[in-house]
This record gives sequence, C-alpha cells and structure tokens, in this order.
Amino acid sequence: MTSHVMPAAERKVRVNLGDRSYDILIGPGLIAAAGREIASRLKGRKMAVITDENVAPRYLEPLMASLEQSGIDAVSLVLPAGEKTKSFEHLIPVCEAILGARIERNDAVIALGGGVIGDLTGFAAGIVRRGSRFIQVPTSLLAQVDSSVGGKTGINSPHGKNLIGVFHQPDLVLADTGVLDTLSPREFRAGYAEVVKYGLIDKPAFFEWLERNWQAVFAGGPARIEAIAVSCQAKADVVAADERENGMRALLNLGHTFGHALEAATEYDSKRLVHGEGVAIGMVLAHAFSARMNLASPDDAKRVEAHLQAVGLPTRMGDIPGSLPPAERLMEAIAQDKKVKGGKLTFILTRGIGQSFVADDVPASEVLSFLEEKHPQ
Ligand SMILES: NC(=O)c1ccc[n+]([C@@H]2O[C@H](COP(=O)([O-])OP(=O)(O)OC[C@H]3O[C@@H](n4cnc5c(N)ncnc54)[C@H](O)[C@@H]3O)[C@@H](O)[C@H]2O)c1
Ligand SMILES: O=C(O)C(=O)C[C@@H](O)[C@H](O)[C@H](O)COP(=O)(O)O
Ligand SMILES: [Zn+2]
Repeated sequence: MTSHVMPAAERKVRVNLGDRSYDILIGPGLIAAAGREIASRLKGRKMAVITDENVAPRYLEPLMASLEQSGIDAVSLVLPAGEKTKSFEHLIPVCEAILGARIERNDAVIALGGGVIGDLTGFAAGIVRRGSRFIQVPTSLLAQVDSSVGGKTGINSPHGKNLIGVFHQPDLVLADTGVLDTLSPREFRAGYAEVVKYGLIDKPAFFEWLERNWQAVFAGGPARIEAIAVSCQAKADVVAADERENGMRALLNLGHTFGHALEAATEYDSKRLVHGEGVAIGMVLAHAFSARMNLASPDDAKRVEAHLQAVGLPTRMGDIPGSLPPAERLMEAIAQDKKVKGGKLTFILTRGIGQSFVADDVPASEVLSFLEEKHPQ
C-alpha cells in the first residue's frame, strides 16, 4: 500500500524547557499536516479550535479536515478580529466552549490566528481545569516570530496591556508560512517590527541583513523563512534561559514600555494603532531616549528610524491618527508596566545597534520631559 507522505517542516526550532520542551515547526503546508503532527505528539483526541472572523473563512476548514483525518474530534469557536478581543468579555465564551466540548487535560486547545487569538486562547488554556494542553497555529507574521513562542498569555485592561494573564507554554507551535500571503500589508509590516527587534536587542548582523534583505522578506520565499527561523531561535534561546522574566527576558520588551502605553492611550483601537506599530514607535523612542541619556549615538536612533520608515512603519507618536492624551497620561500607563519594581521604572535601553540592556531605576522625570518633547500636540 502506498501512503501519502506530506513534506516535513522546512525548519524546526526547539524550545528547551525540560519536560515542558516543545517544537516550533516552520514552513508551508503545516495546517494541512497539523493532524499528523499533533497526533504524533499528544495522546488526546478531542480539541477545541479558537480562531477569528478573518482567519476562519480561509484556514479553519483545512485545519478541521486535517484533524479529522488523524482521528481528532474538534469543535471550533470564531471570535471578532482585533485587539479589543483580548478582554474578559471574550475570555468567558472561550472557557465555556472548552468546557462545553469536554476537553480534558490531555486533550488540547488550539489557537488558530494572530497574537490576539494566541494570547486569549493560551490564557483560557492556562486556567481551564487549572491548565490544559495548548497548541499554537500562528497565522500572522507577528504570531509566527514572537507571540506563539514563550508562553506569555493574557488579556488587556484599561489600566494597561496584558495586565491579566498567566505563563502557560504551548505543547507545539505550527507556523505555516504559506498563510502569510493573505495577511494585509499593514499587518505584515507590524509583525516585521518584532523581527527587527531581535536584531536591535543583540544581533547587529541580523539587523544589517534585514536592512539589505527586507524586500525579499516581504516578497516571501527563502528570505522570509530565514527571518522567521532566526526570530524563533532568538526567542527560544531567551525563553529557555529566563522563562518567567526574572532577568534577561525583559530584553524582549525593547520598545514595549512606550508602545504599550500608546496602545492603552488609543484604547486598543486597531484602526489607529496595532501592537507591532506601537513597538516600532517604541523602539525609535527607546533609541532616542538612550541617546538623550548619553548612552548611545543619536545616529543609531536615526538609523533605526530610517529602516522602519523604509518598510512603511510609523515611527513617531505624530504618525498615529487622532489626538493622544497628554504625556502625564502616558506616564500613568507606563507606571502600570509589569517591569516596575518598588515604583521604579525599568526600560530596555541601548548602547547602540544590537546592544540593548535592562535599565532599572530610570528617572520618571526624565521620561516625562522626553515624552513632552516628542508629543505631537
Ligand atoms: N505572548 C507574547 O509573547 C506576545 C508577543 C508579541 C505580541 N503579542 C500580542 O499579540 C497581539 C498582536 O498580534 P497580531 O499582530 O498577530 O494581531 P492579530 O491577532 O490582531 O492579527 C492581525 C490581523 O490579521 C488577521 N490575520 C491573522 N492571520 C491572517 C492571515 N493569515 N490572513 C489574513 N488575515 C490574518 C487577524 O484577523 C487580525 O485582523 C497583541 O495583542 C500583542 O500584545 C504577544
Ligand atoms: O515574550 C516576551 O517576553 C515579550 O516581551 C515579547 C513581546 O513582544 C510581547 O509583546 C509581550 O506580550 C510583551 O510582554 P509584557 O510582559 O510586557 O506584556
Ligand atoms: Zn511585542
């Protein structure tokens, strides 16, 4: 008998976390192969797939068919798309869908979508039955290079981003790169900001490679897969070294203290600002602030801004449509950041391209006057 053997993933990255280690498979065709990859790793044969209204019409049916072919019985729930879905309002139906389908601890919850669906579904998986198995099938660039890896899950609060959540690692990540062609150019650019972030943290050669090869990454093909694999490996290395952000994992927050404050200030309105755009503006601000503190050359901030502008990302607060609250209000969101210790601000600052570091006890007065200077209104 001839069996139809589907191609293996083009690239594989392992996240080493002892008995909670898992694979990130990267390449085209992984949604079609999902049933086989999951059935070979997990005992459970019942799953709940959570997705959103943009992803469902394109990729839900192929995923469900693949699961069925491997003897996995699955139910699905489709949620509205956008950042506002990362809320208590939508957490409740996700938890109820998982329980209603009698997903047991050895079965699994599958997130099919971008970072919003991944963070929300991962949170639900982390709390239902005090922890259920969880599989990430990231469909946005941002989710493939960042949010599907590392186990940070959660929802937003009016007080700030991701303030309610748990660490809950997935059991498997299936990054089907074939789905990225249906992502809007704006969302592709937003995900690219997190790719650039890995270069700016500690990989100057990767940043240079991106400056030279970004058009090829945007066009698709081997350069795109290479950028995704390098990003996943970078994140896997950090997560393996500091899973719960007691130290160097905070580097992955480069640009996020400013970016998260801007997301909260725009009330998580995806029409005005999406996460990756906030990170792009935040990374430029982090480099400019480092220059202002005489830690880095202003030329580095200019170089970072030039690259992000070249790909079409916003780089300044003034690029956000509509008016922003005053700098004092942005400082309130910054004061709620999870890196704050004893009321003191922690920022990821830099000594140059690829030389980021965690700075504790950054003076709030300096940050406020910097934000007042950069504020567009
Ligand atoms: N947990 C983490 O470590 C981590 C890391 C980075 C970001 N995040 C979070 O991730 C979220 C942002 O993720 P995102 O940028 O993926 O946003 P998203 O989930 O809103 O997805 C972006 C948009 O693209 C659509 N989409 C997704 N895949 C598609 C596809 N293949 N074809 C067509 N449309 C598609 C979605 O429906 C949505 O409208 C933020 O909430 C951010 O805080 C979490
Ligand atoms: O995985 C991490 O650690 C990150 O910081 C990755 C970030 O890109 C991501 O946006 C994360 O959700 C931010 O974490 P938070 O703890 O500041 O909410
Ligand atoms: Zn991020």
